[in-house]
Amino acid sequence: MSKTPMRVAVTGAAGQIGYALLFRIANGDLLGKDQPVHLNLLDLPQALPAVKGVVMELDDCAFPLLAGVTITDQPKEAFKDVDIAILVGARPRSKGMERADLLTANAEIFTVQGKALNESAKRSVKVLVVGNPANTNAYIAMKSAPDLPASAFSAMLRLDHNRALSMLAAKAKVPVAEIEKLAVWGNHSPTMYPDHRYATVGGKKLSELIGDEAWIKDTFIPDVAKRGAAIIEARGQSSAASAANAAIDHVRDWVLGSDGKWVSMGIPSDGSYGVPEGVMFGVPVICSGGSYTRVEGLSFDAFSQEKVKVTLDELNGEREAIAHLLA
Ligand SMILES: NC(=O)c1ccc[n+]([C@@H]2O[C@H](COP(=O)([O-])OP(=O)(O)OC[C@H]3O[C@@H](n4cnc5c(N)ncnc54)[C@H](O)[C@@H]3O)[C@@H](O)[C@H]2O)c1
Ligand SMILES: O=C(O)C[C@H](O)C(=O)O
Repeated sequence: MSKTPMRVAVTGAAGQIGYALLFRIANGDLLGKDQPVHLNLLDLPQALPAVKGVVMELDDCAFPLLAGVTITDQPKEAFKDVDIAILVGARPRSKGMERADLLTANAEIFTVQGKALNESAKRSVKVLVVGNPANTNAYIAMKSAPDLPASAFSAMLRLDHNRALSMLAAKAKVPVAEIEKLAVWGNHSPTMYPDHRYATVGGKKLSELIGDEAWIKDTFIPDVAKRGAAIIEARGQSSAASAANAAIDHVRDWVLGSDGKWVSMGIPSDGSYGVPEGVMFGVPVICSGGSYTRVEGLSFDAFSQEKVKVTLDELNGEREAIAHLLA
């Protein structure tokens, strides 16, 4: 007998990440090849004709796992009884736009959506915020949903994690899949800290395989940090297929487990690593049985301590900038 469909809400369904994401969810990449899904698609009223066009294409794929689709411009309807909510819809950064402008433009969206999740989502919902500034948007949604557990809310650092994996694998000339114990700390922004210090390949230290600490500091860390901007510069639009792929990786591992591997998620801090409780901070986690466990007990040298401080300072600044909106 086939399983009961799980409900997955995707906001910003008419956008470019939505277009790269929905077909993969309907194909079973998110929740498994035996798990039917019902998609709840939210976008702004003016974008609903485009969402309908995307749904025509979903229909034309005849996905066996796609049990149904709901299209709406009402957050409460979009989040009704959902198991998963992937919050993509936001104003994307265009060439030259500052993150501070993004903060204000997006804060209101995530207050409304947090409240709607609080009212209508399943109590076991898992929420991933992709729309930028992702960490602070996730923080706002979490604070706007007091009846849901804080651990239901997360922000996407997985694209940074995947970018870092790919660059390290190329440098060390090893397959991506063989790298373990990579961490990305902090904010999904150029201040994030991709941390290779604990990474291993087949039990050997990756830093010894690479043997080039100057490359790590002068090339790897800045290149991961600036990758989003480099893609905007090259494409004239922010990353879409790789962002959708990272969203799939994040939620799939959260629901189905990461197989003992470290993955990076933005999650509300429990106060460890000197990050104040509640701050939505990228940390390494291991996922199993439908929940995540923070990797604990890692130590920091002076360089890595400073990197974590810079990204935390930025997040604290973002929190202060939107504090009045949560009052
Ligand atoms: N966290 C990450 O790693 C990461 C990576 C890439 C992009 N992003 C961010 O993802 C977001 C979406 O990017 P995109 O390229 O798909 O943008 P896009 O402009 O192509 O699509 C955004 C969609 O969201 C919709 N939207 C806007 N406000 C909405 C609201 N209040 N409710 C529902 N829908 C709404 C728009 O109508 C549009 O259809 C941007 O904020 C972008 O910066 C994050
Ligand atoms: O949309 C952006 O600002 C860039 C995006 O977050 C990315 O990392 O590709």
